[in-house]
Amino acid sequence: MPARYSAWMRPFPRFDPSLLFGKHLWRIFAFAKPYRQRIGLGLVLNAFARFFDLLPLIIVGRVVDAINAAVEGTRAIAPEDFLVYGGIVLGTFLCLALFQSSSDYLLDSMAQKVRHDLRTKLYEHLQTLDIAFFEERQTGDILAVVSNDVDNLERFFSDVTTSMVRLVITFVGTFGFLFYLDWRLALLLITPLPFAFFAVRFFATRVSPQYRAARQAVGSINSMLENNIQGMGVIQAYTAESHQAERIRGESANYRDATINAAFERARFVPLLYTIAGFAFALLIAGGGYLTFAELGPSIGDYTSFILLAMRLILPLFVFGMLINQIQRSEASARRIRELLAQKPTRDENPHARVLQQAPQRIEFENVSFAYPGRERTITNVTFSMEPGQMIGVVGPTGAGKSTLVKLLLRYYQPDSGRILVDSSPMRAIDMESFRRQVGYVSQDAFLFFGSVAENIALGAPDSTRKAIERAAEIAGAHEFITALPQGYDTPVGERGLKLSGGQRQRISLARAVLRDPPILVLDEATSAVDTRTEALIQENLRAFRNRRMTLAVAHRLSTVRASDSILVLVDGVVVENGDHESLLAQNGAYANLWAVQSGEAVADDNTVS
Ligand SMILES: Nc1ncnc2c1ncn2[C@@H]1O[C@H](COP(=O)(O)OP(=O)(O)OP(=O)(O)O)[C@@H](O)[C@H]1O
Repeated sequence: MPARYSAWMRPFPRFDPSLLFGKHLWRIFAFAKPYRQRIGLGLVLNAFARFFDLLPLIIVGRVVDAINAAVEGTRAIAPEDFLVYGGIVLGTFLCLALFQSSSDYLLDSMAQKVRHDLRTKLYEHLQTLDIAFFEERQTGDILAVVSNDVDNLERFFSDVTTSMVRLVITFVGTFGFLFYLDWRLALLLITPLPFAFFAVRFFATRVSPQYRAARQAVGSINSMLENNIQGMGVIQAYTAESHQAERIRGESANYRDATINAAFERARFVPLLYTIAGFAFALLIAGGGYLTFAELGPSIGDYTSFILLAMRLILPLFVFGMLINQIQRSEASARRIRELLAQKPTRDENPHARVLQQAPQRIEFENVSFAYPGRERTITNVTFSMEPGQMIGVVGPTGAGKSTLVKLLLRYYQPDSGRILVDSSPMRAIDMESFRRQVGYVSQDAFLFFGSVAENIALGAPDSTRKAIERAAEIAGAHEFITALPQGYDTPVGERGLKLSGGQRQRISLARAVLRDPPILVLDEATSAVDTRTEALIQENLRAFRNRRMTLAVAHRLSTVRASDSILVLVDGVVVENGDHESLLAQNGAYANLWAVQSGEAVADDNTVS
């Protein structure tokens, strides 16, 4: 096709709603799609409400004309007529109340539903992300998106959309009627309005970066507050209050400044709108007054209705200003929500991954090396294997890479080179969830969730009977202290519940892993916070439990892993020694040295305990 025709053939450019709402906000509308019918009905009812909202203003004009006619003697008016007018106005108000409240309810409930969907979708999405994402991002920042930004959008859907609809209907309805009453007056009123649109556009481009900055500042201040509140004990112990207050002040000031900048833009915008509205009104009063007086146009009643309706138009103009403001704010929130939703797990999911149907019989680390993104190598050429009934201990100085080894096994991260094999298949060829279902993991921080002790133990096996939960707690050496708690297994724990000691929390975590009855047990400093005697008891209980399982146990305390079939001594990510306790002692190397030091400590420890 010749080039000069192709321009004609191009489809007419479609209206792009993202110009009005912003790219991100417009995409978020997808979340409202399931509630199309509710929205449609809400809009129709709103249109009815607007009709009954404006009707009394027109009736006022009729009354004025009727009185005027009676005064001039051109038409008689009976006293009952006023009752009729009053009755009609009352009727319109009742209709307005009915339509408005039903419309508000429909659109409000839609906004609540969208908020619920958005929040749960975000949370579920968060659960799919790599641990690396949570290790790199501030919790408070993520929280600000899932909480504040989602709330912002709820306000957008409930307030902004309803106000927008109200505004458009009032605007179109009123102008339509004004044109019908007297097109010249309507034209007078409409002339200055294009200026208002330019003002709004100018404002929108100026204020949106300010809101974006404000949303970011909310995330930072939330992160810092959360962090400091959690560490309040440390702050007070180090009398760091004034320094920390200064940091909070600085972060809060960033937020304050961003919002003040936005307020400044708003403050420049509102007088502009007032001026434009003033011109419109002045033209109407002067022009309309003259036309009515000179009997060149509307009746006095129509002129009255005209002014009342025009006043109704001025208000939406300001509402529009406010709406643009809120839309910009919501756009910043929508952007952050979409950025979070756009985060994809970095682990490469294999669509042909094999689902593990039964307990693995062998796990091998084959020359595994790994570095955290942007960091130096943490693990270098680590090789070992585990089979059911075997326990592999991992010891080494702090920062040697012991927990990293666990993270690689749990597939939080992928090795950079080398392979992890499960029953001779590369880990990547195995469905991740099915692999994790085989694992009972006790992490270093022994995390407890909101809920009872029993619920915490049953995290990985929620359908367990109370008996099974108690049995697991017994193996983990936790039953005794749990029964001594105020409500036993039903005692609430977690952040808002009862405070437990580090050792107690560890034992609950261990019970959680035991209850899962996992073929693979991964213990990362699982008993580091309990005293050596209690630990010995737990080890004794675990011995039978470990029988048919493979266990990977990380510990600083060598007595914890003494019974291992093989102990890896990790130094700077390299396995420097490998063997069982006796053979490592015989080697007289790093392990033997550590043992000499720690067994001396253990004797001293025992003496103080007894
Ligand atoms: N998420 C991470 N991102 C970047 N570097 C990390 C991350 N986690 C750990 N590291 C670094 O990797 C190294 C090994 O850490 P790792 O937690 O595996 O050591 P560890 O032997 O378990 O130490 P500890 O005995 O103190 O628990 C450390 O230098 C640590 O700073």
